[in-house]
Amino acid sequence: MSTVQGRLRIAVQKSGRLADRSLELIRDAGLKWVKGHNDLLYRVENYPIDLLRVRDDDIPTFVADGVCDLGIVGENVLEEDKNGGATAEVVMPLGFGRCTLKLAVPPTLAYEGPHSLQGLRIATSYPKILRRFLNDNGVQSDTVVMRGAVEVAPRLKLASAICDLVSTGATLEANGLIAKETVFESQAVLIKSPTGPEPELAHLLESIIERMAGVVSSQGAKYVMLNAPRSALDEITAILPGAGAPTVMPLMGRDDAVAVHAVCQEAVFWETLEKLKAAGASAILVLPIEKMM
Ligand SMILES: Nc1ncnc2c1ncn2[C@@H]1O[C@H](COP(=O)(O)OP(=O)(O)OP(=O)(O)O)[C@@H](O)[C@H]1O
Ligand SMILES: O=P(O)(O)OC[C@H]1O[C@H](OP(=O)(O)OP(=O)(O)O)[C@H](O)[C@@H]1O
Ligand SMILES: [Mg+2]
Repeated sequence: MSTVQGRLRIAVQKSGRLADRSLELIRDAGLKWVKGHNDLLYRVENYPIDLLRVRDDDIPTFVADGVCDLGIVGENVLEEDKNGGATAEVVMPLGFGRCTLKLAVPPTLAYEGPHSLQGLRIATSYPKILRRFLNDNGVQSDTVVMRGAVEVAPRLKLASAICDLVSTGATLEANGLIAKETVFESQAVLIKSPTGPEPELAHLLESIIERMAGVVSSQGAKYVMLNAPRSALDEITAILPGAGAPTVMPLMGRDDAVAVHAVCQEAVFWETLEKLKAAGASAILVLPIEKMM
C-alpha cells in the first residue's frame, strides 16, 4: 500500500475489543468523519487524516514501516511482534484494553511454580512472550500456537497448560482453569512511526498526539469544589486524590472558612466524600472535566 501524499494515517483495529474505544479517543481529539462505502479507510473531514481499519496484528508493522503515522494497539500485540527490525515507538498508554497474559492450568496439574511446566506442552497465541518467560525461569516446554479458543486446549488434551489473555477471569473459570503466573500486563497504547511524517504534516501530528494526551489525562479526572474550615485545610487537601496544589479562595463574610477548588487526577469515590465531610468540608461538588491540556 502506498502512502497518500499530504495526509496522515492512523491505524486502528477494524473490529474487536479495541475498535470502539480507539475511534472514541480519535473523535474526542476533535476528528470528524462519516462512514463511507470504503470500509478499510475512513476519511477525516476536518483534517488531512485517514483512519486505516485493519486487524490488530498488522498495526505494529504498518506503523513501524511508516505506512501509518500513528496506531492504537495492545502492548501484548506490540511485544509479540518485536523482531529486531524497525519498531514503532510507544507514545503513551491509553488506559483501556487492560488485560494480563497469564499462565493457567487445570486443577489436576500439581503446580508449584514455573518448573512444574518442565517438559509439558503449553497452548498460547503469544509464543514469543511465553518463550521469554520460560527462558527467564529456566524451563523447557513445547508451545502449541492457537489463534483463538486457547482455553479449550487442556480439555482436548492438546496441551497441559495455557498462556492467554485474562481480564475478568470468566473465560478461565468457564473452562475450569486456574491462573498461576502473570506473564505480561497490557493495555492499549498509542504508537508512532520512527520515520516521521512529511515535514508539512509534522505539526498536525504533534497536535493530534497532544490532544489525545489531553483526552487520556482528563478521563476519570474530576473538578472538586468544597468549603473548608481554615483549621482543616491541610487535612482536607491531603484527602483529595491526585490533586496538585489546590486553589484556595476567601469566602465572603467568613474568616474561619475558605473555598477549595482542585483537579483530582484519580477517581473520587463516595468514601472520599465521606472522609472530606468528616474532616469538616461542606458544600462538596464533584464535576466532570471535558477537556484538559
Ligand atoms: N478480555 C480482554 N479484556 C480486555 N482487553 C482485552 C481482552 N482480550 C484482549 N484484549 C485486548 O484487546 C486486543 C484486541 O482483542 P481482540 O480479541 O479484539 O483481538 P483479535 O481477535 O486478535 O482481533 P483482530 O481481528 O483485530 O485480529 C488484544 O490484543 C488485547 O490487547
Ligand atoms: O478474562 P475474560 O474477561 O473472560 O477475557 C478473556 C478472554 O478474552 C479474550 O478473548 P476474546 O473474547 O477477545 O475472543 P478471541 O479469543 O476470539 O479474540 C482472551 O483471549 C480470553 O479468551
Ligand atoms: Mg488479532
